[in-house]
Amino acid sequence: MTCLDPWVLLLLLLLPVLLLNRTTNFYFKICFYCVLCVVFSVVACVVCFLRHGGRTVRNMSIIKRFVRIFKYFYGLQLEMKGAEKLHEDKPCVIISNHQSILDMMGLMEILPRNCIQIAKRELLYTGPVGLIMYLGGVIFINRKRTSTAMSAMEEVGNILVQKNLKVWIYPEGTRNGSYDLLPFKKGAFYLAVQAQVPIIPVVYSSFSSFYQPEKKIFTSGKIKVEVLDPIKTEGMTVDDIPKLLETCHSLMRETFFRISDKLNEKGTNGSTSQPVQ
Ligand SMILES: CCCCCCCC/C=C\CCCCCCCC(=O)SCCNC(=O)CCNC(=O)[C@H](O)C(C)(C)COP(=O)(O)OP(=O)(O)OC[C@H]1O[C@@H](n2cnc3c(N)ncnc32)[C@H](O)[C@@H]1OP(=O)(O)O
Ligand SMILES: CCCCCCCC/C=C\CCCCCCCC(=O)OC[C@@H](O)COP(=O)(O)O
Repeated sequence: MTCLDPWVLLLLLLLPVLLLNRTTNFYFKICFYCVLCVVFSVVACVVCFLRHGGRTVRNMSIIKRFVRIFKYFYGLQLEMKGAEKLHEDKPCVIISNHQSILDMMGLMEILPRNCIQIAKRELLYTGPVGLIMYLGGVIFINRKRTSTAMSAMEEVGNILVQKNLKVWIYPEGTRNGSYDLLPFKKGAFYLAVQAQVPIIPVVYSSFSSFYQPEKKIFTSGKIKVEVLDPIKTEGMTVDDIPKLLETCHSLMRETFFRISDKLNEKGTNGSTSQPVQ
């Protein structure tokens, strides 16, 4: 043990220097985020097992309590608007923009009760993080096999109304840190029309005012979250899906530009998405 002491001392001396340097500070914060996810997942897994004995959406209330602590480590403020629209005790499909792994903080801040999420299958294999997602009732889809992904989502559609569930989907289908929304995938809209439940769009402002991975910037900051009005799908058929998708996309895009930090307004002229400069 004693032979390690000079190294520990050196690390302690270097720590302030590492934290003051923008690049090392960035990597430190990202690594720390992963460490938090893993450590909290281990603890949360134990709590979930003891409380509910296995996989259930009710475990999300436990997971939420843990993830909600993260923002204090990062000096992040979340400003909510219209959150009450999510808490109506009715099934619905919630769609939101997906910028980064940091989204988990924003998700857990506003996640209503009885709300399952759709995630890519690869996340199941991230050790304790995968296990906590599994225990929380997350539905994993294989994006490489559209037909199996579609049938997994169809099953969700079958139980949504019956079990009075909500489902949270990132319709961009992948993380997108550019200053625009990607075109939407269609699964969420098929699901809402199939189950004849409303779609509630949720928009998170651009993280680029405090988080720019390309420039290794990660400071404290504010995330604005706006929950838009529910969009009814009653009476709609598969033929109405393209228009429904377009309506949701343009509403969310308008909101994204309105609530995002104007200082970083790149690519807002209606053209294709551009990376944050
Ligand atoms: C305690 C501490 C803990 C710390 C740790 C935190 C733990 C937190 C715990 C828990 C939080 C969990 C949160 C997880 C978050 C994860 C985020 C992600 O993983 S995002 C990636 C996955 N999400 C998606 O991909 C979106 C859903 N995707 C879709 O809906 C797609 O539409 C999909 C996969 C079904 C198909 O995708 P396609 O890439 O093939 O593209 P398309 O254009 O949508 O569809 C192709 C064709 O199929 C038809 N189609 C699609 N869906 C259909 C359907 N249901 N029925 C019939 N046709 C359908 C379409 O009409 C289209 O056909 P035509 O080209 O128009 O002819
Ligand atoms: C035994 C294996 C151990 C592996 C340990 C890995 C530890 C991982 C630790 C922390 C990761 C925190 C992940 C939090 C959840 C993030 C959800 C997320 O944002 O997933 C990305 C997904 O939306 C889209 O993925 P792509 O942009 O398409 O790619």
